[in-house]
Amino acid sequence: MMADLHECVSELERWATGRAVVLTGSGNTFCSGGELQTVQKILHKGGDMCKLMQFTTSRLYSLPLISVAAVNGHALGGGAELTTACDFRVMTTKAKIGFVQARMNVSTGWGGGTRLIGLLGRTNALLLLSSGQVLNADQAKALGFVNEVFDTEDIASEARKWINKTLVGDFTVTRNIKQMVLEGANMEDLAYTRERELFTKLWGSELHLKALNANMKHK
Ligand SMILES: CC[C@H](C(=O)O)C(=O)SCCNC(=O)CCNC(=O)[C@H](O)C(C)(C)COP(=O)(O)OP(=O)(O)OC[C@H]1O[C@@H](n2cnc3c(N)ncnc32)[C@H](O)[C@@H]1OP(=O)(O)O
Repeated sequence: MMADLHECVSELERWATGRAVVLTGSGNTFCSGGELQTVQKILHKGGDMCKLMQFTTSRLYSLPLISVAAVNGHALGGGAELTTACDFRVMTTKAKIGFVQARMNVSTGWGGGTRLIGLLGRTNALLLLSSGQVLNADQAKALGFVNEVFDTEDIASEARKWINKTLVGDFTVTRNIKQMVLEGANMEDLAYTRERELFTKLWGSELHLKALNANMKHK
């Protein structure tokens, strides 16, 4: 699966006229995480596995397309991480999503923990990751983790319909917007630096001192 996903992402990167992509699972599972038998065999290679999956999932996350995870069944562990590498998530009423890594006495490694903080904020991310809670559709929707819930056996086609009715404009516009949002999100480091610089300009200035000396009360 890891190698196949890597190949698919490479193909999508070459798709110059694409607008959107839907990621779903086969049968009644979206992705139940690391294959437990394989995990036993690569216990000394956790870092290598993470490197590969972080590389693949961050490329998926950065595609110039709108990506939707159509969660058709369980998305557990690495499977839950995979859903965070998409721009949007939709799920069936019966599907379940759980960052169950802590139950296995590990933490996230495929980049999903970092992306979850961006998606839900620090408090909710910490709660989900440290509790290993498995969310049903209502809970995932209430948290804002999924965008839509559909009562269907064919979530991939619901996802396609949802994309088609949601996205407007030419495909070049969608790709431009995605690029802008990606670059905007990457500006966070720069924003911190600018915030510090701007603060320093005022800190200790005449105006600041005047306010301090006035012994203001903020009632
Ligand atoms: C960074 C990644 C991280 C890590 O690996 O460290 C993780 O991903 S941690 C999370 C690892 N995944 C799990 O712990 C999931 C374990 N599986 C389950 O909880 C259930 O199987 C479930 C909920 C996915 C499906 O339950 P259901 O009752 O519907 O079916 P079965 O349990 O009978 O499962 C069918 C069949 O699939 C096999 N299976 C399911 N998940 C895995 C897996 N992760 N690795 C290997 N095999 C898996 C299960 O053993 C059954 O096989 P069978 O031969 O039919 O008995």
